Amino acid sequence: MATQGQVITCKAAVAYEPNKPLVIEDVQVAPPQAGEVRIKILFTALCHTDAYTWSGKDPEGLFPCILGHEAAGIVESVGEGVTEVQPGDHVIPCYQAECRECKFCKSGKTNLCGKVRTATGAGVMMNDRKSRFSVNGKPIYHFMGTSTFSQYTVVHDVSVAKVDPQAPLDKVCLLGCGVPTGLGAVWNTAKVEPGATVAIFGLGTVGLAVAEGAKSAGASRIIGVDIDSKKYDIAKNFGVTEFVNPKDYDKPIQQVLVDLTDGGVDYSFECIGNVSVMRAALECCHKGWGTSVIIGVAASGQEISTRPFQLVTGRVWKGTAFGGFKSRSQVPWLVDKYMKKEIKIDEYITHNLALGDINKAFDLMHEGGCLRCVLKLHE
Ligand SMILES: NC(=O)c1ccc[n+]([C@@H]2O[C@H](COP(=O)([O-])OP(=O)(O)OC[C@H]3O[C@@H](n4cnc5c(N)ncnc54)[C@H](O)[C@@H]3O)[C@@H](O)[C@H]2O)c1
Ligand SMILES: N[C@@H](CCC(=O)N[C@@H](CSCO)C(=O)NCC(=O)O)C(=O)O
Ligand SMILES: [Zn+2]
Ligand SMILES: [Zn+2]
Repeated sequence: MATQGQVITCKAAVAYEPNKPLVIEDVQVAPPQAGEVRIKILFTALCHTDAYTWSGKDPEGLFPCILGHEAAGIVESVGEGVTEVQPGDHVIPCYQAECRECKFCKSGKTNLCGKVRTATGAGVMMNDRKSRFSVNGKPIYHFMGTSTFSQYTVVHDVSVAKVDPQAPLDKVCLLGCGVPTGLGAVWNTAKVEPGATVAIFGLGTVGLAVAEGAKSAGASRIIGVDIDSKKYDIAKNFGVTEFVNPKDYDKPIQQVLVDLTDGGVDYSFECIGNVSVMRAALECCHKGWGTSVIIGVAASGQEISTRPFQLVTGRVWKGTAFGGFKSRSQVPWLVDKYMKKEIKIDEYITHNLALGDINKAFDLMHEGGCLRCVLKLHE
C-alpha cells in the first residue's frame, strides 16, 4: 500500500518522563514537508547520550520525546525540493547536519552546521517549528533531529547520508554516532601522528574507537584507563597496549600516567563524561605540547577546571562533536571503509534485540559487558 503523502501509524518507543520506562506506542508520523525526508528505520543502536537525555540531565532534554540517533534505514518519501535522496535509498540519519551553505559549513574549520541546529535543539522541524510525531493528536518531540527509536521518522534533508545499498544496515547503523566519534577524534581533531603516545579514559564504544583510530595512526603506546578491569581483554583487540585501573593506585591517575610516560602523553581522550576525569586527562599530557580531547558529555551544571598554568605551559584542551566528520560527505566514505574491511563495526555489537525490548537494552547498557546493542525495528 502506498504510504507517500499519508500519515503513517507505526510503533515507536516514547520517553514520557525522565527515567520512566519507555512506552511502545502507536505513533502517528506525518508526511515530510519541504526539505524533509521520511525514513523507514530498520535498525537502531543505543548510545550513552540517549541514556543521558532520558536521565533528565540534558539541558536540551524535552519530554515526551522519541530518542535515538544511531541508526540506518530506507527512504520512504521525500518532501518538496529534496533532490539528493529519493524513496528506496539506503541512508544513515545524522544528528550533526551538513548543509554545505551556512557559515559553519563554508568555514572549512568545523563539521558543525548551523542550518537546523536551533530546531533540532527545540525538538521540532525547521519548516513550521512543529513536530511530525503525535500520539492521539498530542505532539511528541523529536530528539537530535533523528528520533530513531521509531519504525518511521522524519528528518531534515541536510541530516541524511546516502550510503552503499550493499552495506548491511544492521551493522552500519553504528556509523551514526559512536564509532565515527572515536575514530574522528584521533584522525580529525587530535591528528595523532605515528609514534605518538596516547591515553584513553573510558573504554566503552567511543574509547575503543579512539584506540582503533590511534592504532591505525601508528601510535606507539595506547594506554587504556578504566575503572572496570574486565575492559582490558576486549580493549587489546582494538589496539590498547597497556591498561591502568585508577582504583589500583593511591596517587592521582594523572600522576600515574606522567610517571609511566616520562613526563606525560602526547594525546589524551576523555570518553566518559566525567568532569574530574576531564581534568586528569588534561593534566596527564606532556608539558609543552600534550593535547587532550574531550568527547564525553557531562550533565547540566557540570563544569571543567584546571590551573591555567597547565595551559600556559603548553597543554591544549580541545573537544569534538561527531569526531569532526562532515556527516553527509564522510559517513558514506566510512561505510565504504567498513565494506573494504578497513574499519571495524561488528566487534562493537555485543547484543541484538527487538524494539519491544528497548528497556532491557538500556539496562544492558549499564552493565559492563555491553558495548552496542542493535535493535531490529520491524519483524
Ligand atoms: N562528543 C560526541 O560527539 C559524542 C558522541 C558519542 C558519545 N559521546 C559521549 O561519550 C561518552 C562515552 O560513550 P560510550 O558509549 O563509549 O560510553 P560507555 O558508558 O560505554 O563507556 C564509558 C566507559 O568509562 C568507564 N568509566 C566510568 N567512569 C570512569 C572513571 N571515573 N575512570 C575511568 N573509566 C571510567 C566505564 O567503565 C566504561 O567502560 C558518553 O559521555 C557519551 O555521551 C560523545
Ligand atoms: N544537549 C547536550 C549536548 C549534548 C552533546 O554534546 N552532544 C554531542 C553529541 S553526543 C552524541 O552521542 C554533540 O555533538 N554536540 C554538538 C551539538 O549538539 O551540536 C547539552 O546541552 O549538554
Ligand atoms: Zn551518540
Ligand atoms: Zn551548514
